[in-house]
Formats: sequence, C-alpha cells, structure tokens
Amino acid sequence: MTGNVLRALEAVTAERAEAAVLSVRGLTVRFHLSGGRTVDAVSDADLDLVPGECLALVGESGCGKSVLASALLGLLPQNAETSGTALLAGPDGTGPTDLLTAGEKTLARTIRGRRVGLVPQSPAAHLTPVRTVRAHLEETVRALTGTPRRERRARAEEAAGRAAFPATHLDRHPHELSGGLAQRAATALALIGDARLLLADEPTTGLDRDLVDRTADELRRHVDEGRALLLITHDLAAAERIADRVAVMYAGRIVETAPAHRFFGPAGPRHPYARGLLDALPERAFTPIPGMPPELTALPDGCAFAPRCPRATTLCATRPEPRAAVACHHPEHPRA
Ligand SMILES: Nc1ncnc2c1ncn2[C@@H]1O[C@H](COP(=O)(O)OP(=O)(O)OP(=O)(O)O)[C@@H](O)[C@H]1O
Repeated sequence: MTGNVLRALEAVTAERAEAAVLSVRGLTVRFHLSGGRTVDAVSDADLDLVPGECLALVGESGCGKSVLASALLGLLPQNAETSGTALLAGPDGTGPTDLLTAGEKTLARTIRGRRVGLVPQSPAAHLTPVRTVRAHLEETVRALTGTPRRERRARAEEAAGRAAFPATHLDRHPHELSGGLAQRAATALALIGDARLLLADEPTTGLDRDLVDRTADELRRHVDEGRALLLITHDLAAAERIADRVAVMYAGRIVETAPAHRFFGPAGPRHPYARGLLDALPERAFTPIPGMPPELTALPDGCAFAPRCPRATTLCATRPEPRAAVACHHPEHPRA
C-alpha cells in the first residue's frame, strides 16, 4: 500500500471520527482476578460510528464483544480496569461525553436509555414476568421522558408501533409472547428515549432463521431513520444482512475493519482470521479454523492468531499494528 493511499485512508478516518455519534480510541478492559492474574478482555480497540450506519462487531464466543459493550454502558464489574476514550456526541451542539470516565449518576440519568438505547441479548429475560408489555412501555416512557400520566398510554402505543409490536398484544405478559415479539418489545423499550446510538448485543440469539432476518431488517429500519447501530453478534449472516461495516475481534483485539460489501463480497476480508471465519460458514467452504483461541489470561506479545494462522512467519512474534484497518503482517490479497 502506497503512502498516498494510507494518507487518504487516514483522512477518511479523521473525517468519520468528526461526524461520529460514537468514537472509541484505545479502549482496553482488563479484569483483575484473585491471585494477581488478569484477563485482557479488550485491548486497544478503535471504532467510529456515524449516523445512519450499522457497524457489526463480530468474532467467536469469548473474544470480548460483550465486555466492550458493557464498557460503553458503564456496566462492568468492580474488578475491571478500563482505559482509552469512548466519546459519545452530545445532543445538539453540546460537547461529547466520555463514556469511560462518566460517573454512574451521569450514565444512569442521561446516557443509558436516553442517549444510548440497548437492545438486549435475551429480551424475555430483560422483561419483568409479572408486567404486561404496556406496563413496561408506560413505565419506561415515564422514567425517560417525564410524560404526564394521561399521555403515557399514547406514547407507549407509539413506541410499540415504531418497533412493529402489534397493539393487539400490548396487554400480554412476556411469557405469552413469541421470541420475535419479545424481541420487538425489547426494541420498542430501547427506542423510547429516542437515542441516536443503539447498541444491540446478540439480538438474534435463539431465534430461527426467519425471525433472525425479520429482527435484522427491523434494526436496519431504525438505522435508515438516521440512528447509529453497534450490532454485536457472532451471526455473520445477520451482519451481512444489515451492516454497513464489519469489525472483527479476535482475543480482545479488533483485527480488521472493512466495508460490509467488501468483507462479504468477492474481494473478501484481508485478515487471515476474518477469512477463516467466513470460510467456516456452512454456506461457504465449511472449513473450520484449526485450533482454539488463546486464553485471555496468557496472551502472547505478538499476534494472538499466529498459532492458528496459515500465513504466520517469525515476524508474527511481534504485534502487528493496524495498517489500513488490518492488523496483520501478512494480510491476504483481495480475492477479486
Ligand atoms: N467479570 C469478569 N471477570 C473476569 N473475566 C471476565 C469477566 N467478564 C468477562 N470476562 C472474560 O472476558 C472475556 C470476554 O468475554 P465476552 O463476554 O466479552 O465475550 P463475547 O465475545 O461477548 O462472547 P459471547 O459471544 O460468548 O458472549 C471472556 O474470556 C470472559 O471469560
């Protein structure tokens, strides 16, 4: 890659960071365990999300995706040590908030639900079993918007409508809902605060393919209305369906970020791990990546994927810095 191309890419990155709803730099999360051991769950992650864009964060189970999301929401446990910045753009001309240093009071009162909407991993578990969907919606309308009692019913129905939750099912309890409807109820709750950033953590887990597609399409609709969506998923088919860009995580690091059309298209990803993930899909080569991810308590100094990588050389004993959004000493050539 020539210096000019690299400079052009850097300029695009700087421009994106400026327009970003969320701009994360050097996000690192380390858990301290008893006996002095540590878990490097997220290392030096950078990402930007602009309005009207969906970024899918993908990677195998345990690679740090949910920890990254929890860090953004200030929901990490006490034994976590965090560094870096995660700037959330302020509403209408006000300055950004660093989600990593904001206090719990700020996060609870002004961020979660209001400026960041969370679409949870298991919607049924997220809903209180003894309350109807309407009661959930009205309570969230009250808590987030301070709407007077007489208008709450209409606001709750509006919120249900925005998430395509049927008005006929509003008086049902969570156990009376199908997986798809529970997902829509949870999405309706996430949309009430009208947050510009939505964070969806494995929103399609446990759904059948048809429901995965419908949930993904609904989330895309909210992106098309101008929201930014960080979609955390190990479901590459869902990511392909709705993402504009894909960030691939391996052993706590983002190893490649690419436009979705290139990542899933004929050119393919450039990091050997990202290519391995795609090749492992049944509808593609159906060839699993050999070996297992490393323990996050004992990460090597160099590239963590090297022991599983067909392209590894002695150079990989040193950590590859990201170049043109790929952290690899020997990136693959585009397939087409
Ligand atoms: N409180 C904690 N203390 C110590 N380690 C933790 C803690 N929470 C998470 N971890 C570790 O951090 C790593 C990343 O976990 P994370 O849940 O983010 O993975 P993930 O990519 O979201 O996986 P999945 O798709 O299975 O949810 C894992 O090794 C996990 O065991």
